[in-house]
This record gives sequence, C-alpha cells and structure tokens, in this order.
Amino acid sequence: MTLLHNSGFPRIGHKRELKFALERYWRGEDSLEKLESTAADLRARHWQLQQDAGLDLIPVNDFSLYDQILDHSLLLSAVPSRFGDLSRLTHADAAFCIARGKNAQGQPVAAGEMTKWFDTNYHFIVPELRRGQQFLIGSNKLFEEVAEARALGHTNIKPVLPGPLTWLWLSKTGEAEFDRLELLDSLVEAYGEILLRLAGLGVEWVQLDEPALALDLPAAWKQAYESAYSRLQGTPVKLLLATYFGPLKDNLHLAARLPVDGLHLDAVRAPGELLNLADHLPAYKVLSAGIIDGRNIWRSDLAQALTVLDPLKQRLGKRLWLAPSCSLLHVPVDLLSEAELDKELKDWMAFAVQKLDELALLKQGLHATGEQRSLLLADNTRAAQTRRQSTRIHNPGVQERLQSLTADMAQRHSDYRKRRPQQISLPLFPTTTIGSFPQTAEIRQARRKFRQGQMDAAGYREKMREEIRKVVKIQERLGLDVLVHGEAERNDMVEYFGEQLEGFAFTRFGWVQSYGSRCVKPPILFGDVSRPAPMTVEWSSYAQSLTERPMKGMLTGPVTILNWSFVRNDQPRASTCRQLALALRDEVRDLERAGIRVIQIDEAALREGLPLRRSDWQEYLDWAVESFRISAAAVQDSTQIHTHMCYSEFNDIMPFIAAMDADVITIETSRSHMELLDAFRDFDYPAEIGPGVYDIHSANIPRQEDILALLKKALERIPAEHLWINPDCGLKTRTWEEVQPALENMLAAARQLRQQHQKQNRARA
Ligand SMILES: Nc1nc2c(c(=O)[nH]1)N[C@@H](CNc1ccc(C(=O)N[C@@H](CCC(=O)N[C@@H](CCC(=O)N[C@@H](CCC(=O)O)C(=O)O)C(=O)O)C(=O)O)cc1)CN2
Ligand code: MET
Ligand SMILES: [Zn+2]
Repeated sequence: MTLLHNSGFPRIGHKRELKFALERYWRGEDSLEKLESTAADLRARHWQLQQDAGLDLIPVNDFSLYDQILDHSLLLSAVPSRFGDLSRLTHADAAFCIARGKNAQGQPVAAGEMTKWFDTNYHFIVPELRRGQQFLIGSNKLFEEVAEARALGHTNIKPVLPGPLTWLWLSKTGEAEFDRLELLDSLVEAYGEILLRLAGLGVEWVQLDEPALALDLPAAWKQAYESAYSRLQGTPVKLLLATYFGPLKDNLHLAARLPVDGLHLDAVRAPGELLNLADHLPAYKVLSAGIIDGRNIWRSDLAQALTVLDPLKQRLGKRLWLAPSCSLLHVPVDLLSEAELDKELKDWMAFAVQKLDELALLKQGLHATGEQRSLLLADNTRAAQTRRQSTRIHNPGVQERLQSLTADMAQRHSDYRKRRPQQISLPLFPTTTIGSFPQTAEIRQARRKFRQGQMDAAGYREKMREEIRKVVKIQERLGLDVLVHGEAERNDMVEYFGEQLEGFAFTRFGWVQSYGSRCVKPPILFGDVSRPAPMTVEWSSYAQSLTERPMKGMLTGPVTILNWSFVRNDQPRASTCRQLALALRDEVRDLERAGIRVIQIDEAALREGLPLRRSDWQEYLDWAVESFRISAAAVQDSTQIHTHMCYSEFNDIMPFIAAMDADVITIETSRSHMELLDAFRDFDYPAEIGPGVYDIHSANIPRQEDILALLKKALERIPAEHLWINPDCGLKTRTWEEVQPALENMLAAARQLRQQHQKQNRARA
C-alpha cells in the first residue's frame, strides 16, 4: 500500500494554547515546567491526531517553542558569542535568550536576526557562524522528543531536521566574511553523529528538509550537496530528502542523484516534475509526492490529483509515497473550530486536520477503481464543482472595471521633482513613525467585548477615539513632524481590510504562526474584490481634526494584502492583485478628499513575495509594482505618498522599488547598520527615504548616540534633503514603557543631527 506521511503539523494549538503559555512564562507568571507541560500536551495531541488520520509515518521535531531553525542551531551548538555560555540553560531558555536578545547573564544584547522563511510569512532566526567553527551536539531536544513519542506508543515516527545545506545556506557570517562552505566538513560530521544517535533510538527514517534545492544555487553549492550527501551515505538510518516551495528545475538531476533513500517533491508547485523525477530516480528510491497544498486552505480536487498519481503508481508501485506539499505549519489547525464561517465557503476549505483526511482519502482512491473510486470521491467532487460554478465568486462590476483599466491610471500627474514643492513643507530630517502604536491589553479587550456584544458600536468607537487622542497628544509632546493615528482599531494590518472588503471571508481561529508567539489570521480571499464603503477615512479624519500637524493616512497595499491572505486559486494572482489595487485606489482618493495630505500605503510583503527563482522575478514585479501604482496614482501632486517595507533586501530589485514612484519610502535597516542603503545610493534613488534607526522587534531601548551614529552612516549614502527619521517598523508589539523612551531618544538624535548639520553648513558658507 502507498505510504502516507507528513512533514510537520502546526504547533501553536487550535486555540493558540502555545502562544498564551509562552507569553505567561515570559511575563514570569508560569514556571518552565508549566510551559513544557503545555507543549508536551500539544505534541501528544498532534501525534495522536495524525496517527488517527491514518498516517504511516508521523513527524517528530517539527515542534518548537520558538523556531525550528533556532532549535537546530542549538542542536549544533551554533550560538553567537555575544550570548555567552548558554550551555547550562535548558534548551528552551537558551532559545529564548537568542530569540529575544538576552545573554546568559540576562543582560540585553542584540537578538538573533529574524528573516522570512522562503516566500512564507513565517520568520526564522538566522544562524550566525564564525570562521573555523566546530559543530558539536549541544541539545537533547530532538532526542527527547523521539523518546517522548515512543513512550506514547508511536513507533512509526520520522524525525524531521533542516538539511545541512539549507541550514548553511540560510546562515550568515559574522563581522568577518568567509566562505560558509568551509564549515561543511564539521557540519556533516555533526549530522553523522546526530543520525547515529537517532538510529540508536530505533529510528528508521529521518527527513532532511532541503528547500534550498528550489532556489538558484551557485555551482559550488550544488557541488557541496553532492559531497555532503555522499559523506552521509551509509548512515544507519534511511534518509528522505524533502524539497518544497517550488520546482527543482536545474537542480532536478542533482536532487534525483543524491545518495539518499527517498525524495520528496512539492507536487503543488511543481506538478510537471513528478513524472520526470520518476524517470530519473534510481530503482531503490522512494518518491514522495507532496500532493496536498500545505500553503493554502482550499480543499484539494482529488479526482484531479489522481490523474497525476495513477501513472506514478503504475511506474513506482510501493515506492510512491503521499504527503502534503510542505509542513502544515503554514495553514490553520482545524476547520471544525469555525462555527461561524459561511457554510458554502467552508465546504470549499481544508485546514491541517482536514488535509490529513484528504491524504487518507486519496490513498483509498488510489487503490480503488471505477465506481468504487467515484463513490469514495463523490463528496470531494461535488464540492469542487459547486465552487467552480458558484455565483458568489464572480462580480460583473469588478470584472468590468478591471477590463477598463488604462495605463494612465498607474501614472501620477508629474514626477517626484515637480510634485515635492507642492506638498507639505517640513523641517530638514522630518521625523515620523511607521503607523501602529502599542496594541495594549485594554484595546484588545475592548475589541473582544465589542465582538461578543458586551460593548456597543458607539462605545467601541469612543474607546478607539480615546486611544487616538492619547497617541496624538504623545506624538505632539515628543515633537514628531508627521503624525499617525496609531492603528488601534486594527486587529491586523491585513485582516482589518479583509473584513471590510467584499470577496473576503474571515475565520475565528484560523491562526498561523508568524514568529515566536506571534500569529496572524490571514483573511480568505475567495471571490472578486470590491470596497462597499470607506475603510479608514473616519479614523484618519478624526485624528487629523485633533492636530495642526500633518496626519498620515494609513493603508495596507494591494500586494501585501494579497501575499498575506489565503488567495483564490482559480485565477492568476495578478488579476486578484489588480482588483485589490482598484479597491485601495478608491480609499486613497477618499482620504485625499477628506483632507489627508500624506498617505502611506504599506507594502511590507512586496519583497517577501518575490518568486524564489530569479527567472520569475520580472513577471511578478511588473504586476506588483503596477498594482501599487494603480492604488497610489489617483491623487494630486500635492498629496504625499509614502510606502513602507520591512524586509528590505533591495539590491537586485532597485529599479522596481524606484518604479513604485512613492514620494517617501520607509524601510527596515537598523540591524544591517544602514548597509541596505548602498543600493539606494548606487541607484541614485530619486525620492525620499526613511531608513529605520532602531529595531522594533527587540524590547531593548535604543540609545541616542547609537541612533545618531546610524543617521550619520545614512547621510554618507543619501542626500540630507531626502533623509527621514523613523523606527524600522510599526510599534504594535511593543509596550508604552518601551516606546516612549525609544522615541524620545530618536527625537533627541534628530535634534542633534539638525544642529550639527546647520553648524556644518554655516562653517562651509
Ligand atoms: N498579517 C501580518 N503579517 C505580518 C505582520 C503583520 O503585522 N501582519 N508583521 C510582520 C511581523 N509579523 C507579525 C505577526 C503578528 C503580530 C501580532 O502582533 N499578532 C498578534 C495578533 C494580532 C491580532 O489579530 N489581534 C487581535 C486579538 C486577537 C486575540 O488574541 N483575541 C483574544 C483576546 C485578546 C486579548 O484579550 O488580548 C480573544 O479573542 O479571546 C485583535 O487585536 O483584535 C498576536 O500574535 O498576538 C505582529 C507581527 C510580518 N508579517
Ligand atoms: N503600518 C504598519 C504598522 O505600523 C506597518 C507594519 S509593516 C509589518 O504596524
Ligand atoms: Zn514593517
């Protein structure tokens, strides 16, 4: 029979139990034992659930209290020296030190850098390596979890680890640059020991995740794959090499050839490669088809899947395995929790639990024929059909508007140089923030009460207005130049808009981990998108009415809404994005009409949505940039358009960033010490830039002199009249105790910079 397995299950819990347990522990309200026991309960529940679903191999070590890549760094003793000796701490506490920026003595140090996991909204902690580093087994977490699963009676387990090359590829070097491949020997040796220990625990199969094989790899790295895996040959466990998130393309032959016992392919993103791989795979190897989409929430079309699997099964027999395309970390836990979700829409969806059921059904279907098969698939086929034929997806008005899009709609009247003198006048080095202020317990509680009917709309509105008054006053007192309303009314910068747009559905418990204990609840974009009414105008106008200073309108851009939602898969993403752009265009125009002179359109996820392969960049960037421009270009020259991006590796895409034609772009740069600005200098970026001057992800308060030093570095790269001063990103995850002093220091640094700059200019004159 065909073997079923899984690469990972969401660990946060269907009611986010892990999030709340973590935060209680961090606040000192719970003991570590309490946290560990919640974690163990979750693992036990998830293993059982997968066992009950009929999986033949259940993943172990997919669980993490913070991040699986960080866990792996600890397993390899790859801890940056600034954290001191963490070896006496538990695995959990060591991980929290690195993730949250504390050394072994509990003093604040720079946290491990967080970055995007491929093209997902999950963030991992970047391994930091030093020259000559040795890798030794430094944590028992992996082995303990294997023992734990066995003690619960699960003998059919498959530990999952990041593969050596992917882990190394995702790492960065410290101050001293060197070729990371120098470390491969020691790394492979450590893997050898890890695998040996797993074999000693009775493990038969180990999955090594190598999604880096879906990337453009330099020749030396391809070579390194060959040498690393041939050195692991003969290890006493069987190895399943897992690739996902994209086709293998030029790495296909390499992947097929590596001396392992099985290869997993993402059959959702690379359907065309399955047969090709089957042809190239040596006869002793297993081919695991990742046929159920681990990145989206739509029910699979199982009949369609079987047309792909039938010929494979003929060719491979028992050597064909089935699995979700990737770890289910990226989808919510259980659709059954969604009591309030529209019945028809719900019928089209599958969350993690349902995806495992689909997998089991697919196996039954694969081994059945004719009428028996049709009978098995009947419900699935019916759901696929109603979705295809549903009138709720299609809105003729939206279609028409899309047809009537013209090129000039993506074009502002004049270029930046002509626009700037018509816009608000500001001091040199204007100061601002990225939009959100702390989402306090009080704000969230008000929203919960409102939702549960314990607070009426007027009460809720007044509560939010009270918050707006508070943040306006604080910003005036601090002396910021361009103010924000603080986004108190938003549960999330994407979900908030999803809730107000037609064509979206939203869930109650559809949480997905973003980083650490932080989760997002991506809205579900199922049909044509339109905007029944203004979404932000009332809040922004109210905020503007409280102050003489310019109030920035605050919107999430079309590309970011697209990338951070679960999106319909029945039309090209580009078309869906243009629909979003038109809806936002109307909002931008309404804000302008309401007297808002500065409008920020966040495109936090534009860079993250960049396809994994360079050959696909141009197509994506063309429609992504066009969509941003459609949303922004309706305004007069006198309205200043800002955009914000957090993940700011722009070196290779600078022309597209410039083509967005924003008047001001604020970006995340503090952790890279302004080096990201080199791209702007080299490109001769024409407009204004606010490079983030401090890291908002850490609770540490930035010092005035550090901010000033960063600003001086920025001035070496961009002209003074183009420089803005702001934090790296929004402040919603911080507390007021952190935000107030941090902004005070930022404004003090700004004043100092202005003074020094004036003095210099006078001296020069
Ligand atoms: N979508 C998205 N992706 C993003 C970001 C982002 O802001 N949004 N930022 C970057 C970093 N990622 C982040 C992801 C999540 C959070 C975050 O703060 N998430 C919150 C949840 C936000 C939210 O939806 N809050 C709800 C509250 C939901 C909730 O917990 N409700 C409780 C009660 C809440 C309480 O009493 O505190 C309940 O219903 O019972 C609200 O404000 O309404 C969290 O995990 O804590 C921050 C950054 C990259 N990706
Ligand atoms: N305006 C948003 C905020 O400040 C931008 C965040 S980007 C993740 O929260
Ligand atoms: Zn940001």
